[in-house]
Amino acid sequence: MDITLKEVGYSYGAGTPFESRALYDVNLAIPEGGYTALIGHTGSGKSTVIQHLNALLKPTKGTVTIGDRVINNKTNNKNLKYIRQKVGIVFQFPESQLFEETIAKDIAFGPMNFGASEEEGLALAKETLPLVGLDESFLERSPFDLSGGQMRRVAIAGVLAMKPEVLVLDEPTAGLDPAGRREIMTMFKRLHDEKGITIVLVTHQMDDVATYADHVIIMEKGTVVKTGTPEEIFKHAEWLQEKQLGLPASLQFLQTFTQETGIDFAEQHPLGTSKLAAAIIAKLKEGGQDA
Ligand SMILES: Nc1ncnc2c1ncn2[C@@H]1O[C@H](COP(=O)(O)OP(=O)(O)OP(=O)(O)O)[C@@H](O)[C@H]1O
Repeated sequence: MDITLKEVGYSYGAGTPFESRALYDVNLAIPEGGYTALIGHTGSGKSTVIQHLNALLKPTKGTVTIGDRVINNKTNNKNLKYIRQKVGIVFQFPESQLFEETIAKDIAFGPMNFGASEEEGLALAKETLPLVGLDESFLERSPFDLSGGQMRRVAIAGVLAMKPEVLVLDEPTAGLDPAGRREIMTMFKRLHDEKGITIVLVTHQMDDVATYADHVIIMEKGTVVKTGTPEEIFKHAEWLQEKQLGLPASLQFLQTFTQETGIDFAEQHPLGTSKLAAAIIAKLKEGGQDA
């Protein structure tokens, strides 16, 4: 399902003395089947935007369209169950929300909360665990006996067990070592490629943007300031540097890429953007980064 935000404004504590405006006239589109990266500095509004993608927050102003459902500030909470199931959010450090005595029960918690029987919930846990690279032997173990990376996988499995069509990831690799980060990012790439899950990735890692995303949205001070494919965005290397959006590794990569291939990102390339993107990804793979 496509998701669009039209003229969305959001204020925390609207109508109270503590009212604080977080979003101003946000217009953006998350295409079905795409891999969208949402980037921007701390406080630019990324977390506030992603909570609109499954109506955890309702816009103070404007509309959010999720598939065929339209959400505005008058939408009744009763209509939101369908959306919450279709759009799953993996929040930062999701392992902090594990609480059941077994991994099976933890994964089954979401589906059961949405009406699945215990038996159905446990069957879903069994079915989902391999998607995060853990085998059935983990089902009856305590989530608290696992490593940090494994706990994160279990928490992600809890979201996947709801069979979402859209998966929203808020800095999913924060706090993991480089190997753990690569494993988790490769896992999401597989879910995207093999299950057709639409991905929205909030990240500060520009290399992940270059490697995985096909659409980029940049936020600043509560609004969207640029959108495009990674190669369109990277063409504005100086602008990105000026905004201190954490380019270095990617910029270095692009410079090397230009030197080696003669393809100049500052110019429109006759190959067209998709072939150029494929070339970028192939190059990143050569450099030892999983795509
Ligand atoms: N619960 C809240 N109550 C009041 N203000 C909030 C709340 N959550 C966020 N804000 C404010 O809204 C603005 C946008 O914050 P948001 O968390 O969406 O940004 P972000 O880009 O996700 O930042 P980060 O990268 O740190 O997660 C900030 O000014 C922030 O202080």
